[in-house]
Amino acid sequence: MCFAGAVKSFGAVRAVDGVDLEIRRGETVALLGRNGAGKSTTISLLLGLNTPDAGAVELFGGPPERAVRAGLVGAMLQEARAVTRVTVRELVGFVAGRYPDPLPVARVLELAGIPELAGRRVDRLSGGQTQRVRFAVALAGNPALLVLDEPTAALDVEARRAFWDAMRAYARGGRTVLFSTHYLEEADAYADRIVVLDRGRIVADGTGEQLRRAAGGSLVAFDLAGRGSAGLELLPGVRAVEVRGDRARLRTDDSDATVIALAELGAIRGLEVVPASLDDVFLTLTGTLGEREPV
Ligand SMILES: Nc1ncnc2c1ncn2[C@@H]1O[C@H](COP(=O)(O)OP(=O)(O)OP(=O)(O)O)[C@@H](O)[C@H]1O
Repeated sequence: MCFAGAVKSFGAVRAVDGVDLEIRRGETVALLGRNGAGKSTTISLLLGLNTPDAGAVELFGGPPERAVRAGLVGAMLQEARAVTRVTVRELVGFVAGRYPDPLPVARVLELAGIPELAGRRVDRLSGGQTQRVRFAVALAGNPALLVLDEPTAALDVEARRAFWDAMRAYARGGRTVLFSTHYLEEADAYADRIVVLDRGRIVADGTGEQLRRAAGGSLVAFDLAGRGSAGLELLPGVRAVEVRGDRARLRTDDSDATVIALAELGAIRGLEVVPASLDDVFLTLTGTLGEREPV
Protein backbone atom coordinates (compact mmCIF):
# COMPACT_ATOMS: atom_id res chain seq x y z
CA MET A 1 0.00 0.00 0.00
CA CYS A 2 1.30 3.33 -0.98
CA PHE A 3 0.78 7.06 -0.40
CA ALA A 4 2.34 9.39 -2.95
CA GLY A 5 2.25 13.06 -2.03
CA ALA A 6 -1.19 12.65 -0.44
CA VAL A 7 -2.88 15.84 0.74
CA LYS A 8 -6.21 16.19 2.51
CA SER A 9 -7.54 19.48 3.86
CA PHE A 10 -10.62 20.33 5.87
CA GLY A 11 -11.23 24.01 5.26
CA ALA A 12 -8.04 25.78 6.24
CA VAL A 13 -6.63 22.74 8.07
CA ARG A 14 -4.20 20.56 6.13
CA ALA A 15 -4.87 17.34 8.03
CA VAL A 16 -2.56 15.35 5.72
CA ASP A 17 0.07 17.51 4.10
CA GLY A 18 2.06 15.65 1.47
CA VAL A 19 2.48 12.13 2.84
CA ASP A 20 4.71 9.62 1.03
CA LEU A 21 4.54 6.21 2.60
CA GLU A 22 4.96 2.66 1.45
CA ILE A 23 3.99 -0.25 3.63
CA ARG A 24 5.11 -3.71 2.64
CA ARG A 25 3.20 -6.91 3.18
CA GLY A 26 3.81 -8.53 6.53
CA GLU A 27 4.93 -5.34 8.28
CA THR A 28 3.43 -4.10 11.54
CA VAL A 29 3.55 -0.33 11.37
CA ALA A 30 2.66 2.23 14.05
CA LEU A 31 1.40 5.67 13.12
CA LEU A 32 2.49 7.78 16.06
CA GLY A 33 1.43 11.35 16.70
CA ARG A 34 -0.22 13.82 19.02
CA ASN A 35 -3.93 14.69 18.96
CA GLY A 36 -4.71 16.22 15.60
CA ALA A 37 -1.44 15.06 13.96
CA GLY A 38 -3.38 13.53 11.07
CA LYS A 39 -3.42 9.84 11.99
CA SER A 40 -7.15 9.25 11.55
CA THR A 41 -7.23 11.22 8.32
CA THR A 42 -4.32 9.16 6.96
CA ILE A 43 -6.21 6.01 7.86
CA SER A 44 -9.41 7.29 6.26
CA LEU A 45 -7.48 7.92 3.01
CA LEU A 46 -6.00 4.44 3.17
CA LEU A 47 -9.44 2.92 3.53
CA GLY A 48 -10.99 5.05 0.78
CA LEU A 49 -13.34 6.76 3.27
CA ASN A 50 -11.86 10.06 2.09
CA THR A 51 -10.20 10.88 -1.21
CA PRO A 52 -7.00 12.93 -1.34
CA ASP A 53 -7.22 16.51 -2.66
CA ALA A 54 -3.85 15.92 -4.29
CA GLY A 55 -1.52 12.95 -4.69
CA ALA A 56 -2.60 9.33 -4.72
CA VAL A 57 -3.30 6.43 -2.38
CA GLU A 58 -3.15 2.82 -3.53
CA LEU A 59 -4.05 -0.30 -1.65
CA PHE A 60 -3.04 -3.74 -2.93
CA GLY A 61 -2.13 -2.18 -6.27
CA GLY A 62 -5.46 -0.43 -6.89
CA PRO A 63 -7.92 2.06 -5.51
CA PRO A 64 -8.60 1.54 -1.77
CA GLU A 65 -12.34 0.95 -2.35
CA ARG A 66 -11.55 -2.05 -4.54
CA ALA A 67 -9.34 -3.68 -1.90
CA VAL A 68 -11.95 -3.02 0.77
CA ARG A 69 -14.73 -4.47 -1.39
CA ALA A 70 -12.58 -7.52 -2.13
CA GLY A 71 -12.43 -8.24 1.62
CA LEU A 72 -8.69 -7.65 1.92
CA VAL A 73 -9.03 -5.14 4.74
CA GLY A 74 -10.38 -5.24 8.28
CA ALA A 75 -10.62 -2.00 10.21
CA MET A 76 -11.25 -0.84 13.74
CA LEU A 77 -12.00 2.86 13.66
CA GLN A 78 -12.51 5.36 16.45
CA GLU A 79 -16.17 6.08 15.98
CA ALA A 80 -18.19 2.93 16.47
CA ARG A 81 -21.53 2.69 14.77
CA ALA A 82 -24.24 1.75 17.21
CA VAL A 83 -25.61 -1.72 16.64
CA THR A 84 -28.43 -2.79 18.91
CA ARG A 85 -30.11 -6.00 20.02
CA VAL A 86 -27.79 -8.52 18.37
CA THR A 87 -25.38 -10.65 20.35
CA VAL A 88 -21.62 -10.53 19.97
CA ARG A 89 -21.67 -13.92 18.24
CA GLU A 90 -24.34 -12.77 15.79
CA LEU A 91 -22.52 -9.54 14.98
CA VAL A 92 -19.18 -11.27 14.36
CA GLY A 93 -20.93 -13.98 12.32
CA PHE A 94 -22.71 -11.37 10.24
CA VAL A 95 -19.50 -9.50 9.44
CA ALA A 96 -17.58 -12.73 8.76
CA GLY A 97 -20.30 -13.76 6.30
CA ARG A 98 -19.60 -10.72 4.17
CA TYR A 99 -15.99 -11.75 3.51
CA PRO A 100 -14.85 -14.37 1.00
CA ASP A 101 -12.54 -16.27 3.36
CA PRO A 102 -13.50 -15.51 6.97
CA LEU A 103 -12.19 -17.05 10.18
CA PRO A 104 -14.55 -19.30 12.15
CA VAL A 105 -16.52 -17.17 14.63
CA ALA A 106 -15.26 -19.19 17.61
CA ARG A 107 -11.67 -18.58 16.51
CA VAL A 108 -12.31 -14.84 16.17
CA LEU A 109 -13.78 -14.63 19.67
CA GLU A 110 -10.85 -16.60 21.04
CA LEU A 111 -8.30 -14.35 19.28
CA ALA A 112 -10.04 -11.22 20.58
CA GLY A 113 -10.13 -12.75 24.08
CA ILE A 114 -13.91 -12.54 24.39
CA PRO A 115 -15.36 -16.06 24.13
CA GLU A 116 -17.28 -15.38 27.37
CA LEU A 117 -19.06 -12.44 25.72
CA ALA A 118 -20.42 -14.51 22.81
CA GLY A 119 -24.01 -14.52 24.01
CA ARG A 120 -24.09 -10.94 25.34
CA ARG A 121 -25.94 -8.14 23.58
CA VAL A 122 -23.52 -5.72 21.97
CA ASP A 123 -25.38 -2.67 23.27
CA ARG A 124 -24.97 -3.80 26.88
CA LEU A 125 -21.21 -3.96 27.19
CA SER A 126 -18.65 -1.82 28.96
CA GLY A 127 -16.40 0.54 26.97
CA GLY A 128 -13.46 -1.85 27.13
CA GLN A 129 -15.62 -4.86 26.18
CA THR A 130 -17.07 -2.91 23.25
CA GLN A 131 -13.58 -2.12 22.09
CA ARG A 132 -12.66 -5.80 22.09
CA VAL A 133 -15.80 -6.64 20.15
CA ARG A 134 -14.79 -4.05 17.57
CA PHE A 135 -11.40 -5.76 17.34
CA ALA A 136 -13.20 -9.07 16.77
CA VAL A 137 -15.25 -7.44 14.01
CA ALA A 138 -12.06 -6.19 12.35
CA LEU A 139 -10.55 -9.70 12.48
CA ALA A 140 -13.65 -11.58 11.41
CA GLY A 141 -12.96 -11.55 7.67
CA ASN A 142 -9.40 -12.83 8.10
CA PRO A 143 -8.14 -9.76 6.25
CA ALA A 144 -4.66 -9.46 4.72
CA LEU A 145 -4.48 -5.93 6.13
CA LEU A 146 -5.67 -4.99 9.59
CA VAL A 147 -6.07 -1.27 10.30
CA LEU A 148 -6.53 -0.19 13.92
CA ASP A 149 -7.15 3.43 14.88
CA GLU A 150 -6.10 3.91 18.51
CA PRO A 151 -7.14 0.38 19.39
CA THR A 152 -6.24 0.49 23.08
CA ALA A 153 -7.77 3.83 24.00
CA ALA A 154 -10.42 2.45 26.40
CA LEU A 155 -8.56 -0.59 27.68
CA ASP A 156 -7.08 -1.13 31.12
CA VAL A 157 -3.52 -2.35 31.54
CA GLU A 158 -4.34 -6.05 31.51
CA ALA A 159 -6.70 -5.78 28.54
CA ARG A 160 -4.08 -3.77 26.71
CA ARG A 161 -1.51 -6.52 27.09
CA ALA A 162 -4.01 -9.16 25.99
CA PHE A 163 -4.94 -7.02 23.03
CA TRP A 164 -1.35 -6.67 21.82
CA ASP A 165 -0.71 -10.38 22.25
CA ALA A 166 -3.73 -11.04 20.03
CA MET A 167 -2.59 -8.50 17.48
CA ARG A 168 0.84 -10.13 17.35
CA ALA A 169 -0.64 -13.59 16.98
CA TYR A 170 -2.62 -12.29 14.04
CA ALA A 171 0.34 -10.48 12.45
CA ARG A 172 2.52 -13.59 12.72
CA GLY A 173 0.66 -15.26 9.88
CA GLY A 174 2.24 -12.79 7.42
CA ARG A 175 -0.57 -10.28 7.67
CA THR A 176 0.04 -6.56 7.54
CA VAL A 177 -1.03 -4.41 10.47
CA LEU A 178 -1.23 -0.63 10.66
CA PHE A 179 -2.19 0.88 14.00
CA SER A 180 -2.27 4.43 15.31
CA THR A 181 -1.36 5.40 18.82
CA HIS A 182 -0.37 8.28 21.10
CA TYR A 183 1.75 5.90 23.14
CA LEU A 184 5.43 5.83 22.34
CA GLU A 185 5.91 2.69 24.39
CA GLU A 186 3.25 0.81 22.44
CA ALA A 187 4.68 1.85 19.11
CA ASP A 188 8.15 0.78 20.21
CA ALA A 189 7.05 -2.51 21.75
CA TYR A 190 4.60 -3.74 19.13
CA ALA A 191 5.54 -2.30 15.74
CA ASP A 192 8.37 -3.29 13.39
CA ARG A 193 8.36 0.28 12.18
CA ILE A 194 7.25 3.62 13.59
CA VAL A 195 6.01 6.42 11.36
CA VAL A 196 5.83 9.69 13.30
CA LEU A 197 3.25 12.18 12.03
CA ASP A 198 3.23 15.82 13.03
CA ARG A 199 0.91 18.45 11.56
CA GLY A 200 0.02 16.19 8.67
CA ARG A 201 3.60 15.37 7.72
CA ILE A 202 5.87 12.41 8.31
CA VAL A 203 8.71 13.61 10.51
CA ALA A 204 10.35 10.23 11.11
CA ASP A 205 10.10 6.68 9.81
CA GLY A 206 12.07 3.74 11.16
CA THR A 207 12.46 1.24 13.96
CA GLY A 208 12.44 2.54 17.53
CA GLU A 209 16.20 2.00 17.58
CA GLN A 210 16.72 3.98 14.37
CA LEU A 211 14.59 6.84 15.66
CA ARG A 212 16.59 6.94 18.87
CA ARG A 213 19.82 7.06 16.92
CA ALA A 214 18.55 9.72 14.53
CA ALA A 215 17.55 11.95 17.41
CA GLY A 216 20.95 11.72 19.08
CA GLY A 217 22.08 8.41 20.51
CA SER A 218 22.68 9.15 24.18
CA LEU A 219 22.57 11.67 26.96
CA VAL A 220 25.68 12.30 29.00
CA ALA A 221 25.06 14.17 32.24
CA PHE A 222 27.57 15.40 34.81
CA ASP A 223 28.01 17.98 37.57
CA LEU A 224 29.61 21.20 36.41
CA ALA A 225 31.03 21.63 39.90
CA GLY A 226 31.30 25.36 39.43
CA ARG A 227 33.01 25.33 36.01
CA GLY A 228 31.13 27.05 33.21
CA SER A 229 29.41 25.33 30.34
CA ALA A 230 31.13 27.33 27.60
CA GLY A 231 32.64 25.17 24.87
CA LEU A 232 30.78 21.97 25.79
CA GLU A 233 28.89 22.11 22.50
CA LEU A 234 32.24 21.79 20.70
CA LEU A 235 33.17 18.43 22.28
CA PRO A 236 33.20 15.42 19.96
CA GLY A 237 29.76 13.91 19.25
CA VAL A 238 27.83 16.62 21.07
CA ARG A 239 24.71 17.90 19.34
CA ALA A 240 23.01 19.85 22.08
CA VAL A 241 23.76 21.12 25.56
CA GLU A 242 21.30 21.75 28.34
CA VAL A 243 22.25 23.18 31.71
CA ARG A 244 20.02 22.95 34.75
CA GLY A 245 21.47 24.41 37.89
CA ASP A 246 24.89 22.86 38.30
CA ARG A 247 24.18 19.88 36.07
CA ALA A 248 24.90 19.69 32.34
CA ARG A 249 23.16 17.30 29.97
CA LEU A 250 24.80 16.68 26.61
CA ARG A 251 22.96 14.99 23.78
CA THR A 252 25.61 13.09 21.85
CA ASP A 253 25.98 10.85 18.80
CA ASP A 254 29.16 9.32 20.21
CA SER A 255 29.02 8.94 23.97
CA ASP A 256 32.48 7.28 24.15
CA ALA A 257 34.19 10.22 22.47
CA THR A 258 32.23 12.71 24.55
CA VAL A 259 33.09 10.98 27.83
CA ILE A 260 36.80 10.72 26.93
CA ALA A 261 36.86 14.44 26.13
CA LEU A 262 35.11 15.23 29.40
CA ALA A 263 37.62 13.08 31.28
CA GLU A 264 40.46 15.03 29.68
CA LEU A 265 38.82 18.18 31.00
CA GLY A 266 38.48 16.59 34.41
CA ALA A 267 34.74 17.07 34.20
CA ILE A 268 33.30 13.70 35.14
CA ARG A 269 31.81 14.32 38.54
CA GLY A 270 28.44 12.55 38.88
CA LEU A 271 28.82 11.19 35.36
CA GLU A 272 25.83 9.42 33.89
CA VAL A 273 25.35 8.01 30.37
CA VAL A 274 21.89 6.95 29.28
CA PRO A 275 20.45 6.09 25.88
CA ALA A 276 18.03 8.68 24.52
CA SER A 277 14.49 7.63 25.31
CA LEU A 278 11.72 7.62 22.77
CA ASP A 279 10.26 10.54 24.67
CA ASP A 280 13.44 12.47 23.87
CA VAL A 281 13.05 11.42 20.25
CA PHE A 282 9.48 12.62 20.13
CA LEU A 283 10.43 15.87 21.78
CA THR A 284 13.19 16.43 19.24
CA LEU A 285 10.99 15.60 16.30
CA THR A 286 7.87 17.51 17.18
CA GLY A 287 9.15 20.13 19.57
CA THR A 288 6.78 18.96 22.26
CA LEU A 289 6.13 15.88 24.31
CA GLY A 290 3.36 13.56 23.17
CA GLU A 291 0.11 14.09 24.97
CA ARG A 292 -0.94 11.18 27.09
CA GLU A 293 -4.45 10.13 27.73
CA PRO A 294 -5.46 10.07 31.35
CA VAL A 295 -5.21 6.56 32.75
N1 LIG B 1 -14.07 15.94 9.24
C1 LIG B 1 -13.26 16.91 9.62
N2 LIG B 1 -13.64 18.21 9.49
C2 LIG B 1 -12.81 19.22 9.84
N3 LIG B 1 -11.59 19.04 10.36
C3 LIG B 1 -11.15 17.79 10.51
C4 LIG B 1 -11.97 16.66 10.16
N4 LIG B 1 -11.26 15.53 10.44
C5 LIG B 1 -10.07 15.94 10.94
N5 LIG B 1 -10.00 17.28 10.99
C6 LIG B 1 -8.84 18.09 11.46
O1 LIG B 1 -7.68 17.57 10.83
C7 LIG B 1 -6.58 17.49 11.73
C8 LIG B 1 -6.10 16.07 11.83
O2 LIG B 1 -7.09 15.30 12.50
P1 LIG B 1 -6.99 13.71 12.69
O3 LIG B 1 -8.27 13.25 13.27
O4 LIG B 1 -6.52 13.09 11.43
O5 LIG B 1 -5.81 13.62 13.77
P2 LIG B 1 -5.38 12.40 14.71
O6 LIG B 1 -3.89 12.36 14.63
O7 LIG B 1 -6.11 11.18 14.35
O8 LIG B 1 -5.82 12.94 16.13
P3 LIG B 1 -6.36 12.14 17.44
O9 LIG B 1 -5.16 11.49 18.02
O10 LIG B 1 -6.87 13.25 18.28
O11 LIG B 1 -7.40 11.18 16.98
C9 LIG B 1 -7.09 18.08 13.03
O12 LIG B 1 -6.71 19.43 13.07
C10 LIG B 1 -8.59 17.92 12.94
O13 LIG B 1 -9.23 18.93 13.69
